Amino acid sequence: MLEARNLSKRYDGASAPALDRLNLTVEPGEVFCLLGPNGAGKTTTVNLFLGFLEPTDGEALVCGIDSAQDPLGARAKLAYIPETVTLYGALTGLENLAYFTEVSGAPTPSSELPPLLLAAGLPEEAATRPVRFYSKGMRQKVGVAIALARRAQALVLDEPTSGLDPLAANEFAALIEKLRREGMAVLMVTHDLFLAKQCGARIGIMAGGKLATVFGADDVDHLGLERAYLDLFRTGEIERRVAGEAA
Ligand SMILES: Nc1ncnc2c1ncn2[C@@H]1O[C@H](COP(=O)(O)OP(=O)(O)OP(=O)(O)O)[C@@H](O)[C@H]1O
Repeated sequence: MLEARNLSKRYDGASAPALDRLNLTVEPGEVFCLLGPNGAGKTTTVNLFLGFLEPTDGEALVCGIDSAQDPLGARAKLAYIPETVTLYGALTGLENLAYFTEVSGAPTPSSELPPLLLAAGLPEEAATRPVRFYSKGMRQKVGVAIALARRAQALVLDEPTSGLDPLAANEFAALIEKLRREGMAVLMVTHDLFLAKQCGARIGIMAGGKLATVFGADDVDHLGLERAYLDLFRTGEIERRVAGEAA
């Protein structure tokens, strides 16, 4: 489970907080998508969960562990997939998976690793090819396989499908849905409304460091979500929500 409690961050010298009293819970088996314009505070939120930043106030909890107090403990429960998964180009997919699993300290035996690459949607022959020959979508799938091998209970993603073609993005969304069904708590930052709708059980829109509103994915269709998002900003409703009590 991922939980933000009054989570706040003001960078040194900044006139306003980048994140202002965020309250958010992502339950096991739930996907929460965070949307919002550039500078809304999404990546700050991710970095606070990862323990890369210290909050000015409040807490970021991963399975009950405070990321600021015990970043290693929190990260042991948490997998992270950034916009581009960093892998060793000279190593094969399987070797990368084995390496990152070992350094994470996860007890997954090496015999269990090849099926995880398949479960992440990589073709069998890819496992033994150096990843410098992989497409971006294939690299992101290795990231998913690493999350599976680490037996992470929560997953944080920051723009994971940026630069993927629609087919690859669609496959990635299906993978996230699979992880959700297996009980993972997933927090995904994205600018892709279509992806958010596709995998988001709940969709939150941030602005000015606050969670301005939350939609249930079932409450809006794809076009409805785009319209609702644009209307929030075009009508000034977002400022009213941010100025008042946010969602
Ligand atoms: N290291 C930093 N030092 C100072 N200010 C920062 C730092 N990182 C981010 N900020 C500021 O904090 C605010 C929130 O930034 P953040 O990167 O969290 O936004 P974001 O929603 O992820 O944006 P994007 O969609 O562009 O990635 C912005 O005003 C940004 O300029």
